[in-house]
Amino acid sequence: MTAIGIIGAGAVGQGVGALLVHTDWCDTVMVSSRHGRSADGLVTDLEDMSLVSASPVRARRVGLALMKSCDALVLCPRAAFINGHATDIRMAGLTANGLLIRHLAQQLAGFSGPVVVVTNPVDVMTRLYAEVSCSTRVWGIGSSTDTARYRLILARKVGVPAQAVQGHVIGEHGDLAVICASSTTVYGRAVRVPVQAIRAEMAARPGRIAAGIGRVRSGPAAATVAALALVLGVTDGLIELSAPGDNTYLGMPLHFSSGQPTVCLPRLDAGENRDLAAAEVKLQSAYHHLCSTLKEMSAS
Ligand SMILES: NC(=O)c1ccc[n+]([C@@H]2O[C@H](COP(=O)([O-])OP(=O)(O)OC[C@H]3O[C@@H](n4cnc5c(N)ncnc54)[C@H](O)[C@@H]3O)[C@@H](O)[C@H]2O)c1
Repeated sequence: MTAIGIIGAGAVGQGVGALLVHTDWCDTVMVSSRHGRSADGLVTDLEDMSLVSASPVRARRVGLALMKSCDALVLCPRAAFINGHATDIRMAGLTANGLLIRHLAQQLAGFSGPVVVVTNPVDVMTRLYAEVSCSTRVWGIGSSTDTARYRLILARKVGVPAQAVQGHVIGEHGDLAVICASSTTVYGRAVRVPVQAIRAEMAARPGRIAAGIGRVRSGPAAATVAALALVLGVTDGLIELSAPGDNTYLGMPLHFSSGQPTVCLPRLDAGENRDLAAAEVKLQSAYHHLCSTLKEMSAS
């Protein structure tokens, strides 16, 4: 059986914990947070859930050192900062979350199991964690939720179930997400995709969730648990995750078989190729900017 470590007991960590209690492949959820109080709260809540639902999954609060005994880790902490961005909202946490993720990567270096990063800006944080910890099994959550939103919005526009839509959103989990419209199909047939209208609706959804219930939680939590099952080899299948590309980490479809990923980039038209290249340049530049900021902060 399998122990999963959750670092960060906020909205996403709570959602991941609740879903793990209902899996048939996880037996222990270990929780650590900045304040022991929130980790204690989540563990107590998960204990109640396990008992009520007759789940054998046990929850424990642990320190960072014990996290290394887990089979896989989920990183979903968020540093305290005020997000003043009207656009590129996820990039607002670059430095504050960068400091936090670098610290975790230093503390957890040597952990050889898979790590799923959720903290935003997720493509940059995934790369930072991988490079500082020297771990090669690090993936970021973002593009799979974007893809689910894309399929849902397009399905509603065309009047079909979301399962009839096949298509991907790749690149940045952010303003430069690439909608792979040219390879999208509905019931196996090419379809005209109103890209701008869909992009606007995709961008509006997180704000609507936050305005209604405070924080975005269930979608990314489900994507995280689906990713854990794939990276641990519990199931085989396809998922869009942030992973190393030629120059930086960015979202792409990966097919996992026995825990081993293969990149399955869809056919892109010229415009989509340009958009993907732009996302890559942006993420690379954000990463370099973050590294020099962190270096300056360490020197002063
Ligand atoms: N990639 C995605 O698709 C996606 C989706 C939703 C949220 N997010 C991101 O995930 C992160 C978490 O979101 P949330 O809504 O759960 O935040 P939240 O504010 O609800 O919770 C954050 C938690 O992190 C904890 N924390 C802070 N510093 C820590 C540390 N050093 N070690 C351990 N825990 C620490 C806090 O105590 C808190 O419990 C954010 O960066 C958010 O932007 C990403």
